[in-house]
Amino acid sequence: MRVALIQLNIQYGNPDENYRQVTTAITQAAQQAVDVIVLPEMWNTGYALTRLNVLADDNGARTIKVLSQLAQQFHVNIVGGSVAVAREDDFYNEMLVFDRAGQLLSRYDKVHRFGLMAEDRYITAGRTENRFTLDAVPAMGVICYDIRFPEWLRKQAAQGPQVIFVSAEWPTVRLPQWKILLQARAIENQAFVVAVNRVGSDPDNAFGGQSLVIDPLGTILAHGSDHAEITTATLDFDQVAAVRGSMPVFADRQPELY
Ligand SMILES: NC(=O)CCC(=O)C(=O)O
Repeated sequence: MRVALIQLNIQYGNPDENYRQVTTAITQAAQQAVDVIVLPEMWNTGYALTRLNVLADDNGARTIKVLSQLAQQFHVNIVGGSVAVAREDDFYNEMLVFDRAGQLLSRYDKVHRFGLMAEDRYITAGRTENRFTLDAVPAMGVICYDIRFPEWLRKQAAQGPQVIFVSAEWPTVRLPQWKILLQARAIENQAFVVAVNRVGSDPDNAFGGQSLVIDPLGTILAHGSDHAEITTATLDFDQVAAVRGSMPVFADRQPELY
């Protein structure tokens, strides 16, 4: 599986510009013979949380239209990062996943809301898992702060996923922790981690990219810079089978004790 990680300089509170940027970036990534394109977190609005009443995508309709059409046009799977969505008088931080035919495979509302960026004051928490299949590969997706809750990822990874997609707006000041946490999630779940962070800044934070592709042993296969760019890498899932075969962590769990 060849993946493309799109680091965007998300324009704060400017959905029209961000949809334009995303369309251009996906078009560019699709020229690189990739199987899956991955976007960062809340790319339609940035963390302009006080203005979601006018900025959020109504039930995700605009995002579904744009990403479904691009997936179908370029015959590529799209893990659509996340977008601010308005739904039934609430706002959600929602990940949308599409297959090569443009079919919507999954909708995931971020479960763990990040208080340091006031997300818990404006966004309603999700309550459901996010597992899906891309090109016959079991996969899962989470959003940013979710990665600090290993039990949430483990609960889903124990059911089969061989790759964990992460979409983020992770500030530069905590990038050392970003790298360590993602390597730990890959090692403990014996899975690939494909994690996309944004670049640029908003009124409250600077975001230094450093998107990562990590193998099931915690080795970093690809590493983004601090600029808007597309990073690619190839995942060999035979490695997942080999690692899980030699050390059957999931079989050795004692869930009745914890
Ligand atoms: N957008 C986010 O969830 C940020 C999470 C973060 O920065 C962290 O340190 O955790």
